[in-house]
Amino acid sequence: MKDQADRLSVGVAGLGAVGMKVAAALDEGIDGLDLVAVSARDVERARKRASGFSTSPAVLTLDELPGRAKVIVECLPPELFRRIAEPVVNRGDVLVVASVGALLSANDLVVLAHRLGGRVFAPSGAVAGLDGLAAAAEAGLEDVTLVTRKPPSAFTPEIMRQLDTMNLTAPRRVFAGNAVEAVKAFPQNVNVAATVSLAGFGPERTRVEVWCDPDVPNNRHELNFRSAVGEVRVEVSNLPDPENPRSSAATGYSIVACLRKLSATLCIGS
Ligand SMILES: NC(=O)C1=CN([C@@H]2O[C@H](COP(=O)(O)OP(=O)(O)OC[C@H]3O[C@@H](n4cnc5c(N)ncnc54)[C@H](OP(=O)(O)O)[C@@H]3O)[C@@H](O)[C@H]2O)C=CC1
Ligand SMILES: O=C([O-])CC(=O)C(=O)O
Repeated sequence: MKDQADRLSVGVAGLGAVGMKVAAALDEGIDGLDLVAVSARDVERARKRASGFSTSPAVLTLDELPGRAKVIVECLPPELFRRIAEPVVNRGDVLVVASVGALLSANDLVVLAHRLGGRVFAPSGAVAGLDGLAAAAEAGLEDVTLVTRKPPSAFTPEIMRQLDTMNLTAPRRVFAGNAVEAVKAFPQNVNVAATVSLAGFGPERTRVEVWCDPDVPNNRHELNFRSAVGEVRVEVSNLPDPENPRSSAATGYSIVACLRKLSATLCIGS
C-alpha cells in the first residue's frame, strides 16, 4: 500500500467501451491510484453508469476534468483528443492515450510535456508485440508491416457507405500505405497503426494494410517486423467490444495494465 503522499489521482475522459473498463478497474482498486473523476458527453448517463462505483468519482464535463487529477486517461472520440490533451500537458500532468492516432499530429504536445516534466503514455491497446518491437528498434529495424483485418461492422457508418462494405462477399483490401496515411483514412480504426509506428520504425516507414473481411468475426492485427536480430510475427484476433464493435474488447484492459505499471514495484515486460 502506497503512502498517501505517493498516491496518484486519476481521471477518465470518456466512459464508452474503453473508458468504462478503465474506470471500473480503477474503482475496484489499482495499487497507488485513486479514481477521482470521470467525464462523458452525456453527464446524466455517466452519472448513472458510475453510480455503482464505491469510489464515488466526480462526474464532470470534459473541460472541467484537467486539473482534477494528476493522471488523465483519454478514452474519447479522436477529434476531442486535443481538447483534453492540451490542458493536461500544459499542467505538466500525466496523459494516458487511447486515441493514439491523434498523437501522430501532436508532437508539439510531446515536446511540451518533456519541457514541463509531464509524461505521455500510449498503451498497446488492441495490438500485441510492442515489447519485441521496441527491442528490435534498439537493435536496428529493417521493415515493419501491420495488416489489420476487420469485419464490415467494425468500420464507421461513413466509411461503410464510402466503401460499400456491407455488400462485400469476399475480403477486400481497402487501404495500403504508411501509418500517417492510414490514420488519416481511418481515424477510428487504426490507432494500432499509430502505436506500432511510434514504438518502432516511425509513422512514415511503418507499412499498413487494412482489409475489410466479411468472413472474420473478430478484429485481427498481424504485426511483422524484421531487424538486425531476427524476425517476429505476432497475430491477434480480438473480440469486438459489445458496446462498440469498432473497438476491440482488449483495449481497455491494455490501458488498465499500463496504469498498474505507473506505481508497480515489480514491472514485467519492456
Ligand atoms: N489504441 C487502441 O488500440 C484503440 C483505440 N481506440 C480508440 O479509443 C477511443 C475510445 O473508444 P471507445 O471507448 O470504443 O469509444 P466510444 O464511442 O465507446 O466512447 C467514447 C466516449 O467519449 C465520450 N464523449 C464524446 N464526446 C464527449 C465530450 N464532448 N465530452 C466528454 N466525453 C465525450 C462519449 O460519451 P457518451 O457516453 O456520453 O456518448 C463516450 O463515453 C477512440 O478514439 C477509439 O478509436 C479504440 C480501440 C483500440
Ligand atoms: O480495436 C481494434 O482492434 C483496433 C482499433 O479499433 C484501432 O486501432 O483504432
